[in-house]
Amino acid sequence: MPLINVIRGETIPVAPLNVRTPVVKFPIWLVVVWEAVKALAWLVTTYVRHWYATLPITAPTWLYLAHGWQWLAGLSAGFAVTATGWAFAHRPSWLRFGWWPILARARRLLYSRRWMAAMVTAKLSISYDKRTIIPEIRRVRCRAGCDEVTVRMVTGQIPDDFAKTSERLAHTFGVRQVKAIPGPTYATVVLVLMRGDSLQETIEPLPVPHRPDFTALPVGVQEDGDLYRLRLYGTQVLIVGATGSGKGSVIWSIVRALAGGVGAGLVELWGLDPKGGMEFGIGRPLFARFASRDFGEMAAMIEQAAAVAQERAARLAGHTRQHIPSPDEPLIVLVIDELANLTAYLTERQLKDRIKAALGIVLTQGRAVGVHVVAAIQDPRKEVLPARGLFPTRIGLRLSEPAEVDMVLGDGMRDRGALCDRIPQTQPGIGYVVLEGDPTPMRVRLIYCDDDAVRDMAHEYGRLRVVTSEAAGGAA
Ligand SMILES: Nc1ncnc2c1ncn2[C@@H]1O[C@H](COP(=O)(O)OP(=O)(O)OP(=O)(O)O)[C@@H](O)[C@H]1O
Repeated sequence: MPLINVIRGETIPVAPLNVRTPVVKFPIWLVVVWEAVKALAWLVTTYVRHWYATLPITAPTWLYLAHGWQWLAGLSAGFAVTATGWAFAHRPSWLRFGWWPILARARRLLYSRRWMAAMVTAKLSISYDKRTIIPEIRRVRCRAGCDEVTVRMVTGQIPDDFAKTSERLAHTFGVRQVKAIPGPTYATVVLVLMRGDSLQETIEPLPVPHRPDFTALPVGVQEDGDLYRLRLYGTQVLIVGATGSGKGSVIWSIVRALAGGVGAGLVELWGLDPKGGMEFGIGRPLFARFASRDFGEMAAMIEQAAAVAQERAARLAGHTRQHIPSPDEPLIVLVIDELANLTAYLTERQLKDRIKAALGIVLTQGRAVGVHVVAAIQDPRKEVLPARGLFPTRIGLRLSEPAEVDMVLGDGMRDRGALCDRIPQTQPGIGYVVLEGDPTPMRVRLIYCDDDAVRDMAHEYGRLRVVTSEAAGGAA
């Protein structure tokens, strides 16, 4: 036992004045009246505040008592006809102003019922001064396939505390996934509870934009129902996914979004297919330059891209901060399938060093001058792709291990809901991306172009009409 107890810290000083609440005795009738007034006020407030539940009960009851069942039946029928008519006549406004607000009220009751247990078991309650304080539900909104619950956090909590327990919350509330995003004020967090799965079905190819918008290429669908638009200007794109995860479909969806530009001469696709032309051969006419077997040729192509990037950078310096593509000076996109074959698995040391050096130049200097890289890889580790950090835009498809998610999308992204390692093998083309201005990852599904769609696209937009049989690799 210690001789002296030393407790470090600041002691709250005792106030010089201590007052006690005075005890005043009231007559019993006054207490009864006061309590009755309080109960009445509580009843009225509850009735008004929960009008969506109280009104549908009291109004028909009053109608029935005052006018009989005929009136009640007439009103119910009128209500049903109006609601059905509205739903058929203008579905968006019916959903927005009719159905979803009603559903949100009902769901709020559902969430409130389980809220306390959910917060305590997820360790989101705080014990302070012998009391347990839990976050508070502020608002519930329903949207297609998901509910948004705005929560007032307990002092000291941050949105990441909720993100870390998102899987636990998903199971507690019986939904597919929960995402925690910072709320409209600093003290709030929005929990997005995903109910359905809008990405279950394969996404058909989207129409090819006549003139591509390089800041927003339509390549897939987001789980909130919006189109997923990829920004190419100012960035380099890395697609990471295990075998069969749909890396090919991401590449083809980007190529499809650029195909209009290829046809117009604004875009030049340079294809590097180290797997012998298996992936890109079928769309060969779309590629202005193509290498599939000779690694020396691939190294030379990347070096030429690096030279173009350096020449443009030197020429445009001081004139503009973003190169604008034209038929004279098109946007060059190096499309590389299985980049690891060029950076890690290549046995020829000299060739590997040349590729590494040239790729570094393209990735760092090409972004602003219209020389871009869209590359796919299976293994995101630094040993396999040392230049991983030079790809600002990364798409994470199905990955083998949880640790790979943060390697691809950034620190903490798995905690924030990017469950790439949980994507089933039966759902190729699904992945997670980090959108501009959104700290949480977005689940997306890329469009799927089958062989016929690629062939048609190559036929319509490909500029290379005469193809040698070796280079064509099966092109129509
Ligand atoms: N977006 C998608 N939607 C639906 N199905 C898809 C999609 N993408 C790919 N698939 C299916 O998954 C299969 C594998 O896709 P893909 O070849 O693109 O994967 P990958 O990651 O490139 O594989 P690998 O690493 O072996 O080349 C395809 O044959 C196709 O049937």
